[in-house]
Amino acid sequence: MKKNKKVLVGMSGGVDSTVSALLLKKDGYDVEGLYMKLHSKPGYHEVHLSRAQKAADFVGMKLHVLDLQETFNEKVFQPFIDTYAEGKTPNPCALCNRNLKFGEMVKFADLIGADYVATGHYIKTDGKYFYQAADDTKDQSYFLFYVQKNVLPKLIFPLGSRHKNDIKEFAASIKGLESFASQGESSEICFVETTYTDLLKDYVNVDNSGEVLDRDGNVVGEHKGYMHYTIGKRKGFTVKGAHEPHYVLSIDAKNNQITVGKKEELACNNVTIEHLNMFNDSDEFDTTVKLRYRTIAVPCHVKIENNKATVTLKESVYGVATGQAAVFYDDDRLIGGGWICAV
Ligand SMILES: Nc1ncnc2c1ncn2[C@@H]1O[C@H](COP(=O)(O)OP(=O)(O)OP(=O)(O)O)[C@@H](O)[C@H]1O
Repeated sequence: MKKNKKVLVGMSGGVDSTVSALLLKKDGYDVEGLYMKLHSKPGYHEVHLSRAQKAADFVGMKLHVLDLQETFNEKVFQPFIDTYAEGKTPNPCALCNRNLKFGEMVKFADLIGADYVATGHYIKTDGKYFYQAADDTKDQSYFLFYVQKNVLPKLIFPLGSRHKNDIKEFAASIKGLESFASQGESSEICFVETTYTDLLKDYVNVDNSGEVLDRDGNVVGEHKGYMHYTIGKRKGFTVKGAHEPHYVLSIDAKNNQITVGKKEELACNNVTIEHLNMFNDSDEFDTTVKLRYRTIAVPCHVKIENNKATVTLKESVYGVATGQAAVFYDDDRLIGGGWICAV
C-alpha cells in the first residue's frame, strides 16, 4: 500500500482518466480528482463535469473544480488564433500540456499537499524523460515535449504501458462504469466543435480571397483566404492550366498570398527550431525527429546554439509547417524538442 502518498488525478469525464483514478486507488494511493474548466465551448462543461463527478463518486474520491478559462485563453486559445493569423499551423495541445495540465495542475497539487499528479495520457516517464506509450496508436508523447523538466518527477501515467482497447474493455466490465467505455472519443482539439476555420471565423477574417503564386512569383490562381491552408494541402485553390496536383509550399500572411508547387518541391531537408525544451544537456547530437503527429521519426543531426536548433534531416520530409513542433526521439525516449520557425 502506498500509504500517505497523495495523488491528484486530472479528471476529464472520459474513460482514460476514470480508469487511471481507479487503478491508482486500487494501488493504495490516496487519490483526489481535479476537473479544470479550460475553454469556453458552450455546453461542454455541464456534460463533462457531471461525468467527472460520476467517476469521482464511483472511485470514492473528492473532486476539485478549477475555473482556468482565463489562463487557457491567454496561454492556449489566443496563441492558436494568432498562429493561424500569422500563416502558421499551431499546436494548442502542447501549450495546454505545459501551461495547464502540467502547469496549473501541478501548482494546485502543491497547494493541496499532493505528492504526485496523474493523468490518463498514453505516455511513460521515469522522472527524467518521457517515453512513448506501449500503445503506439494512442501515444501522446509528441504533445508532451514542451512540459517543463522539473515537474517530471511528480508525474504518474497509469496507462502508459497499457492499450486503449484493454482500458475500454476493463471499464465495460465494471458495473457502474459501462457508460464511460461506450462514450465517443474526444475530438482532436477539445475546443474545436466542427472545423478550425469555423471557429476562427468568429475572431478573424478567414474568407479573404487572394493570389496563388508559383515559385517564381507569378500569379497562377486564386485562394479563398490563406488561413484555410496548411503546408502540403492540395485542395481548395485554383491553378490555371495545371495538369498535375499542386501543393501549398508556403503562406505569406502579410500579403495574403500562398505559393504552390509540385510534390517534389515540398521536400524539406533542413529545419530551424526555437523555444527549445530539452531533457538532456547535449548541444550537438544525432537522433531522430518527428515534425508532425502520426508520422515516423526520421534520422537527423542537431546543433543547438542560443536556444535555437538547426536540424539537418538525413532524408527528405514532405510538408513541414512553421508553428508545428519538432520532437526528438532516441528510440522510444523523448529527448526534447522545439517549435519550427523556418524550413
Ligand atoms: N478538463 C480537464 N480537467 C482535468 N484533467 C483533464 C482535463 N482534460 C484532460 N485532462 C487529463 O488529461 C488526460 C488526457 O487528456 P485528453 O484530452 O488527451 O483526453 P483523453 O485521451 O480523451 O482522456 P479521457 O478519456 O480521460 O478524456 C486525461 O486523461 C485527463 O487525465
